Amino acid sequence: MSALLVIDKLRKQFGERRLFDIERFTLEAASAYVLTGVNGAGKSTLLRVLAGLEPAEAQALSFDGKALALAPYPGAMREAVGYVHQHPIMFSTSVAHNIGYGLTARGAAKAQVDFEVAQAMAWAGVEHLRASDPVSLSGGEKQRVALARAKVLRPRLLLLDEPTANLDGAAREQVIALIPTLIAAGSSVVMACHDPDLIGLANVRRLKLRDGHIEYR
Ligand SMILES: Nc1ncnc2c1ncn2[C@@H]1O[C@H](COP(=O)(O)OP(=O)(O)OP(=O)(O)O)[C@@H](O)[C@H]1O
Repeated sequence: MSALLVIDKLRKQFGERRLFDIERFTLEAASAYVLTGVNGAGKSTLLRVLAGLEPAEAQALSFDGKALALAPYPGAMREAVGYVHQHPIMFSTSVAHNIGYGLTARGAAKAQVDFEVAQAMAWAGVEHLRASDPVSLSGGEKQRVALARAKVLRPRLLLLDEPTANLDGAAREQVIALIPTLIAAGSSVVMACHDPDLIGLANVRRLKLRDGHIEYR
């Protein structure tokens, strides 16, 4: 396995409070991880740092074999890293427009956008919601649309913040069922979660954030 991301001495501080001080953070290519830790351990913050949504200090960073700096957040990572919030924010247009937006912003032709969006909607089981305004969706539908929106951009690394939080029953199971297919598509995936069914998925490695350090299990 080759390393996709290696960060040395990754530190995050809020005011006087040091949230984490990770000697070496490593993710392998095409590998899946769950990130666990007690409430407030810093899981969401770590994902936000990796996604470039939150500043942090790093002594050295390598992504896909290239030495980069964490700040300003590298363009190569902005292209390659996807992040899905537990309460995804969407434009109040249509599901199809939201899923295709990132591809259009990257300059993809309309025919390609339409094709990729149709495939992603089928994958996520949201074809019937194509024209719906995301405002009207349930939490589970929104999460599946958000996963489809991230997937069409073919991220090398996909960061999922509690993808099943606030979901139960069939909605939760539908989201859980999508995760192995994301992993099989070749992205590395990191899921911050407390959900035992996600933690127990096959071929998923465990990272635990405890007292500001990462334990690889
Ligand atoms: N912008 C901020 N300013 C100050 N403190 C913050 C900020 N964001 C997060 N924190 C604090 O950092 C700590 C870690 O928060 P974070 O949300 O990363 O934890 P978590 O492990 O994801 O928790 P949970 O499992 O409850 O979602 C918390 O104590 C939180 O209050």
